[in-house]
Amino acid sequence: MERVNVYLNSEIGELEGVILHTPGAEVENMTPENAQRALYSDILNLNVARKEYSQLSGVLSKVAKTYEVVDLLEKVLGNEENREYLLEKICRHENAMSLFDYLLDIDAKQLARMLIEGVPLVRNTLTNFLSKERFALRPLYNFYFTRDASIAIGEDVLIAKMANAVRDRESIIMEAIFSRSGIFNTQTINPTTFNNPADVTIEGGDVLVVRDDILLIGNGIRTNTHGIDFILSRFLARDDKRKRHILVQELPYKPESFIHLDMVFTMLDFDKCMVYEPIILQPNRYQTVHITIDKGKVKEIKTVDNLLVALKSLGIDLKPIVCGGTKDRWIQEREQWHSGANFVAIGPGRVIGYGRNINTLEEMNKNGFEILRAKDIVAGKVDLNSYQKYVVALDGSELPRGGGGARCMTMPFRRKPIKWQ
Ligand SMILES: NC(=[NH2+])NCCC[C@H](N)C(=O)O
Repeated sequence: MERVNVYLNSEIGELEGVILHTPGAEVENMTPENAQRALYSDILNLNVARKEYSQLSGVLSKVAKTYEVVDLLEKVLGNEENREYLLEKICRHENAMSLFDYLLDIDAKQLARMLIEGVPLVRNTLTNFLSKERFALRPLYNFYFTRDASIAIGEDVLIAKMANAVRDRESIIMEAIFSRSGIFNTQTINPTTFNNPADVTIEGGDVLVVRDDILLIGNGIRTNTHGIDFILSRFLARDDKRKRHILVQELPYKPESFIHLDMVFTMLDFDKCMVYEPIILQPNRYQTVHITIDKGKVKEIKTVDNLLVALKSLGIDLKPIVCGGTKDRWIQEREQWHSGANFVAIGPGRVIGYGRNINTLEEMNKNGFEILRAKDIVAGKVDLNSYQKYVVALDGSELPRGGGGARCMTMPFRRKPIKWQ
C-alpha cells in the first residue's frame, strides 16, 4: 500500500487528510470530583457527545479522507515488534511495567481501545485494594481533541509535549501512528528526544501554520517559551537557510477557555480571521512578538502591536471577524468560553464551528459566510459544492464542555498548497 504524504503549509488549504477520534467510553470514565484532573470543566454525556461528533466526522468525510485514531493505533499494535515497543514505552512512562505482560497478550483491536479508554486496576494487592484509583492506566479523556498531541508542519510532524501528564499517552500514541503504522510518509520530531530543559511544553492548539514561512504560536499555560524556543531551534538547524517568521502571542492563564491560541484566533480565509477581540486586538498586557530567522540565525526579535499588524507586514492582510459580535463584551466572553472563536477550515472561506454561538455566526454571515447546518449536510439535504463561502454549524452542547471546538477536534496532516495572491 502506498503511504500518504504529510503536507501542511497553511490553515486554510483544501483539506485532504485529517485524523479524528470519536469520543468513546473514556469521556464517561470520570466523576465531577476528578473532572478537573482530566482537564474538563464539566462531565459529559457520551451518547449526546457522540451524536454531536458524528456531525463533525460526517461533514469531514464528505470532503476529505478521515482516519480514526483507534484504527490507526490498532494497525500499529497489529505488528508484534511495534506492539512491544509501544507497550514498553507507555508502561515505562506511566510507571506500570507490571501491566506489560498482561497487555502484550491482548489482541490489537481490544488493546487499542483499552489504551484509550483506560486499563482498570485489578484489586489483587492490598495497595490496589485500598487505592482510590479505578484505573491502572488512566483513560485518555481528551483524545477527541486530536489537534493537540501532534502537529503537522510542512512535511514533518512535531510531537507535542503536553503540559499535563494526563495527556502524555496521546503524544506517545500519535508518534507511533506517524512513525510506525506504515500509513504515513513523514518524519516525526519529538522534543523529548532532544537535549532540552525538561520543562518544554508545546500543544497543537497553540500552533498555527499560516504560510510555509510563517508560524503563529500561542504562549500560555500549555505552550511555554522553552517550547517555542525548541521549535525555533529546529528551524535554525535546517539546511535550507530560508527566511522564516514565528509570531508569538502571549495568552492569559485564566480562565481555562484561553488555554490555546486557537481559542482566540483562527484563520477563516485568505483575507479573514476570527478573533477574540479583547486579547487579539485591544490594547492589553499580552505581548505579541515577531521572531525573524534568516540564513540559519535569529535575525531579529521584536515586540509588535498585534498579530494582524505583524501578518500584514508579511503580506497577509486579514480582516478580523469578531467572536461574539461587536455589540456587547459579555456576549463576546460567553461565546468565546464555548469555543466561539475556534474554527477549522476545509478550504479557504469554508469553515466549521459550533452553531450555538449565534452572535459569532451572525457576524460571519454579515461578512459573506453562508450559515449551513451540519445536520443538513450529513443528511444530504445541502450540497456543499453549491456554496462558495460558508460556515458549517455543528450542534454542540456536550462537546464544548470538554473545552474545545472544531479546530481542537481535528488533526489535519494534508492540505492542498495555497497560492497567496
Ligand atoms: N486545541 C484546543 N483548544 N484544545 C482544547 C483541549 C481541551 C482539553 N480539555 C484540555 O484541557 O487539554
